[in-house]
Amino acid sequence: MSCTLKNHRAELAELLGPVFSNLGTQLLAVTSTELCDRVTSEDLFAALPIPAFTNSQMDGYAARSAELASASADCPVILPLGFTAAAGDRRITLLPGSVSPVMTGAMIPEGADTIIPVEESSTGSFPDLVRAHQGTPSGQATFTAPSKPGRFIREAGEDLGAGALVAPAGTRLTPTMIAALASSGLSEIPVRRTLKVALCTTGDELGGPNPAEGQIPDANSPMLAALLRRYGVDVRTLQLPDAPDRFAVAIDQLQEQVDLILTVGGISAGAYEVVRQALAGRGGNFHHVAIQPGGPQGFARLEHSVVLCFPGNPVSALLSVELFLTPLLRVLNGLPEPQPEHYPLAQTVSSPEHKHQMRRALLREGQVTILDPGSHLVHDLARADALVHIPVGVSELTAGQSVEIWRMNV
Ligand SMILES: Nc1nc2c(c(=O)[nH]1)N[C@H]1C(S)=C(S)[C@@H](COP(=O)(O)OP(=O)(O)OC[C@H]3O[C@@H](n4cnc5c(N)ncnc54)[C@H](O)[C@@H]3O)O[C@H]1N2
Ligand code: MOO
Repeated sequence: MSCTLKNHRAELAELLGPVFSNLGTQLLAVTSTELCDRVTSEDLFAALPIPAFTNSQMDGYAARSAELASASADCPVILPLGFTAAAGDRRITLLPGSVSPVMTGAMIPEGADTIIPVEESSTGSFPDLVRAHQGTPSGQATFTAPSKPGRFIREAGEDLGAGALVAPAGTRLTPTMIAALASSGLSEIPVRRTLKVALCTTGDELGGPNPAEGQIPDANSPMLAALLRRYGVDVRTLQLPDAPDRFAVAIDQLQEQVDLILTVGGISAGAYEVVRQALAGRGGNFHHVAIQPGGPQGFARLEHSVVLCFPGNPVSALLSVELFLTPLLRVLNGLPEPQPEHYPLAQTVSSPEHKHQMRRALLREGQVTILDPGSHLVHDLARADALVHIPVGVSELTAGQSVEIWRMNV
């Protein structure tokens, strides 16, 4: 049975919808290094305002602006020093007719309404200072200009008020959003649980890095595991036996352990298509999608999990994951869809009219050069800059014609 790209996409989206929506949540400490790129599962409201209290933006002197209103170079205002407030100190009181040295981040003393940076005082630096409970303050400071009310004062809650929404449910946590959550007094953050995936390769031809005759290194496991990690997937790679009955036992065990099983290879027209054979009695649904590469596709809905079956050629496997799975993972992770760009073709290319083709390409000096279509060319895949989609119904694109490209390998 043949199927359109659109229909197969819709089918997989429907299959994965419940898997993603039933993931559940977990709590992570706001200090956890696991938090970045996770997605919030609830609306999060500020326990504290940001800033948490009204504080000084400068190292300087806290004063009453009215007491400096007449200050000038010719007629300086000289005021005695009160206690000093450092960042982290409790709030002190500014006695009338005095100034209090304050450091950046310190609470604004009760009664003060302006900050004069220390370099604006006539000496330009602080004299010996005394903090509360350290003795009796002495010394004085001289000012030669007024300072407006509110100057260099950071108001409590001017960034975000207590009780305000910090991040709605579904927010992907960036380093800066983590700072906002921490600053708003939240210590435990509810996030969606990570998607657990078993990535299963198949084929007796898969050997290690020094393969025996007839064998090749496994390219799909490390490639797809790396890609899925980029989407925050908790991925486990396995090479399943190339025998349908043992493969089926392994799948039955895996479905209890993960949310989603991906298989790669073993689904086309050969005599030894282990995935197709093993899933035949388990609701396996295999068909040809009108795309190239990536034509052979399949899936199965098991009792406890879902299996997506991708073709084994590395280019086909990668593009299948990019077409059918990563768009859904982007939605799950609150990531934007990549946007296409437009560039002229360097050469004329033909395409099978009844298939949606995805061609790898180089983007050089503002032109797109289409690469060989072979779905086994792993190194060509690695050097490609872009993917050009040639839709069904188009049999030729001519040199100079503008095409839509999606960046790849970024
Ligand atoms: N008679 C037909 N033959 C094939 C058809 C077809 O329609 N009729 N489709 C071709 C297309 S298109 C593709 S794509 C492949 C898909 O085959 P399978 O999904 O069954 O995959 P395998 O046969 O297992 O492997 C295909 C190819 O990829 C290599 N491979 C597999 N796994 C890995 C891996 N982990 N790392 C690196 N390379 C891997 C494998 O050795 C094969 O060369 O079928 C075509 N045939
Ligand atoms: O469609 Mo296969 O996926 O070309 O190599």
